[in-house]
Amino acid sequence: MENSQYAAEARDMVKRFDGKLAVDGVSFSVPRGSIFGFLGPNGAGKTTSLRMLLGIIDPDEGSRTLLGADQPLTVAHDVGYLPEERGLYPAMPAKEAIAFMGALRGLPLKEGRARAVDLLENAGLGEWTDKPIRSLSKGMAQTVQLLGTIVHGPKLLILDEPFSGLDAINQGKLEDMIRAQAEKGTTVIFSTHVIAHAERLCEQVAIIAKGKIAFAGAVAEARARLRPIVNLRTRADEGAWKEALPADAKKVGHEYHFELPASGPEPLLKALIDGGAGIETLSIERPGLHDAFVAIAGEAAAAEMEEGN
Ligand SMILES: Nc1ncnc2c1ncn2[C@@H]1O[C@H](COP(=O)(O)OP(=O)(O)OP(=O)(O)O)[C@@H](O)[C@H]1O
Repeated sequence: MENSQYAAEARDMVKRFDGKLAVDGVSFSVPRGSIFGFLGPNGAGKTTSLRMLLGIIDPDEGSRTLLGADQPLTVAHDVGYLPEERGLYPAMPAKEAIAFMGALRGLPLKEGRARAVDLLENAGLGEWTDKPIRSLSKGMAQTVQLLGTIVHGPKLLILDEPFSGLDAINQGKLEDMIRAQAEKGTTVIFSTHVIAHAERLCEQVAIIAKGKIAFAGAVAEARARLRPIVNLRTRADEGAWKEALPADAKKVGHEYHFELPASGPEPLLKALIDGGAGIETLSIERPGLHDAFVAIAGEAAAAEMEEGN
């Protein structure tokens, strides 16, 4: 099964804690080589789903495959995992911490140390190679932990809320690192409650809310569920052109906002011109992932997503 086209597949996974449903029939497929975003507010069931994929816990019902294997732990050497709870041994030098994490995934320590030196150098942390973790800033320590998840050259990288706790500069560096991994052919799954990260990085997403998948598939497909939005400002106040606007068009100041009618932009433009609207400004915007998220998971889940980083 090693040649499965999916790096990870979840089928109807269910998990209860003390009788309470945490994950309620979750299914999604992660194509090999993709960057896959797992989006949802806090408590939605992201961590529990990722732990089940990894084989840290078993689903009560349903199944999963990781790199084609039914028993995820049998492919642990090909997987890298950044848990939500971060932590390294404070007294360990940065290089040793990375080599140690690699060793846990089967990489000989000597090779791990050599790779760690290069990885730290490339991450701009060359001077910290032999410094103990406790002397690093929180952001640097998190970078070291990330390097420890890739040092053994995994085929699949699973990162649980990797952007949390990083400042904007380090978030940008992490995005670059994720892209670099994907370019090498590594599949990357990351969870987030910040839509913008997924929007910039992913072609594929799963949206989870209250333990259920609200959407799984291509970002483009999520967006395509929404019509483009028209923003229109006219010189004329009244006229035959107004008949071309949908009944639910919103007027804010001198501007109208409405969904592009199903007939598309041409009939609308023609009606505006023939009807003497006097177009002052006009834009037609494709909805972003955020709008799609609101439409799919609801306002309440979207509002929770915006909190914190
Ligand atoms: N070991 C556990 N024992 C009891 N309840 C748990 C356990 N792990 C998770 N839960 C509960 O399951 C639900 C889903 O939690 P989970 O951590 O998977 O969500 P999440 O989307 O990753 O959110 P967060 O980012 O806040 O961790 C929550 O209600 C949580 O309290």
